[in-house]
Amino acid sequence: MQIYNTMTGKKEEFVPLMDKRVGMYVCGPTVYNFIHIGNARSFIVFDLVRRYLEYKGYDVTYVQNFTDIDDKMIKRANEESISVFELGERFINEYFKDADALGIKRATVHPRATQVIDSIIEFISDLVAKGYAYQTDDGVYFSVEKFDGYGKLSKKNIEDLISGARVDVNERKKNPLDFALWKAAKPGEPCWESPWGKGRPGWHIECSVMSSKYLGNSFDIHGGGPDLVFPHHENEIAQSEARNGTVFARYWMHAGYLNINNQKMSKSLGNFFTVREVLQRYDPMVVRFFMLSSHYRSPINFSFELLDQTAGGLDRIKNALIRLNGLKGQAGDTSADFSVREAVQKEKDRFIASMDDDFNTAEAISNIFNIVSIANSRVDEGSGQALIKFVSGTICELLGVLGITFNLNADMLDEEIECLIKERQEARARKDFKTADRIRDELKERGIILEDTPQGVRWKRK
Ligand SMILES: Nc1ncnc2c1ncn2[C@@H]1O[C@H](COP(=O)(O)OP(=O)(O)OP(=O)(O)O)[C@@H](O)[C@H]1O
Ligand SMILES: [Zn+2]
Repeated sequence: MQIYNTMTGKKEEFVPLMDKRVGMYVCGPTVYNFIHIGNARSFIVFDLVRRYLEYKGYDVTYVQNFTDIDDKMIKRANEESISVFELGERFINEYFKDADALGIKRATVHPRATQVIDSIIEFISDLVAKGYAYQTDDGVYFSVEKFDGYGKLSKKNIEDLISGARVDVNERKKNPLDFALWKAAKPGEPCWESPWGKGRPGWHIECSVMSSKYLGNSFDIHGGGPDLVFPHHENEIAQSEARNGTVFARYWMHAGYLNINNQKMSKSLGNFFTVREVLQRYDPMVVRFFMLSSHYRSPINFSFELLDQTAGGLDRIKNALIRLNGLKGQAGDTSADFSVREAVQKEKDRFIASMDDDFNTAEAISNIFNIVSIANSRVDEGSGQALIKFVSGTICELLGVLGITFNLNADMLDEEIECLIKERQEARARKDFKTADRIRDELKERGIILEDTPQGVRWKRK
C-alpha cells in the first residue's frame, strides 16, 4: 500500500513500525466555535484513512486532540462572559454532534490540552535541560537554530525564514523564528503554575506531548489540514526530535483545501458554511460522499450544485440496493451468474487497488458505480439468490469502507415524511426551488406523491 509522504514528497510503501499495528495522530479543532465544512474535510479524510487501515486488518490507535486553550479561546470566552472551560466543553459537544453525523468515528483517545499540562511542563523542562529552549520574562521559547533540520518538512530555508519573519513587539525572543513553548500569564487569563511562573502552553507543544503520551516517541502517521505543514508541524518535529532523539512521525499526510469560488473557505474570510447549516439541507452522507469524490490531496471547489449532483449519485446507489434487496431470485445458481460475479469481483479488486494507491477515493467510487451499473443491467429475478446477495453485499461492504451507510428501509415513517414536507415548504418560502424540487423528487423515489392543494400539501403512498 502506497502513501504520499509530505516529508519525502513522494508516494512510499507503507510499512508500520509494528506489524499490523498503526499509531496515528491527527491535529484536532480549536474548540471556540462550530466547525465549517472546510475543517470537516480533513477530519473526514483522516477518518477514511483510519477506516481503510482497519479494513486491511491493522489495529489502529487513533489520537485526535482538542485545542482548548489559546488566544481565540480566551477571546471568545471573554466575549461570552464564560470560562474557557465552559466554552471548550460546549464546542467539544458540538464538534461530536457534527462529526458523528458525518460518520467520523470517535478517536481511540481525544486528549485535551488542558488535561495534559503536567506532561507539557515535563516536556518543556527536558527541552530547557537539553539546551533547546530558553526562558525570557514572557515565557519559554524553542531555539530554532539549535535544531538541525528545521524546515525539512515544509522545505523552507531557515535563512530565508529569518529574513522574512516578523516579530511581535511584545515578544522577547532571541531569534525571530523561535516559537513559544510556554506563555507567561497576562492579567485575567487562565493559567497554571510552572517552573517558569504562571502561564499556559503554546499551541505546537500540545501536539508533541499528546502524540508521545499516547503513541510513543516515534509513531506511524501524522495528519492534519493543509495549512499546518508550516509552522505547526515543522515545530512539532523540532520539539519532539530535539527532546527524544528519534524520528517523530514516519509518514506525514496532509489533506487538500476546500475552496469556495476558488478561494480557501475560512472563518477569517467569512466565506464559510458551518457543518451544522449544511446538514439542515443535506443528508450528512451526501456531504461525506462529496468530500470523498475527489482525491484527498486535490483542492475541492465547493458549491451546492455539486452537492446536488452528489446527492443524485448517492441515490442511484441507494436505489440499486433497494431494488436488489427486493429481488427474490432463483434457488440455484444460473448460468449467467458466474460471469456477473466475476465482473463484480473484478471491480472490487480495482476498488482495493485504487485505495492502496494513496487512498484514491475518486477512482474507488467509480468502481462502486461500475458495480451498480452491472447490478442494474445484469441482476434481476432470473438471477440466483446467492449472486443477488453477493452483489448487494459487495456494494454495502465497499460503501462501508468509505464510511457511507444508509437507512434502506423504503417504507418511510409518517413523521419522516411530514418533516421533509415541512422542510420543502420552508425551502419554497425562501424561494429555494432547487431544494424544494430535490425533496419532492426524493420523496417520489421513495414512493411518496405530493399534491399541492389550496388547503396545503397532501401526500399519499404510491
Ligand atoms: N478551507 C479549508 N480546507 C481544508 N482544511 C481547512 C480549511 N480551513 C481550515 N482547514 C483546516 O481546519 C483546521 C482548523 O483551522 P482553523 O480553525 O484555522 O480554520 P480557518 O477557517 O482557517 O480559521 P481562520 O480563518 O480563523 O484561520 C486546520 O487543520 C486547517 O488546516
Ligand atoms: Zn497539531
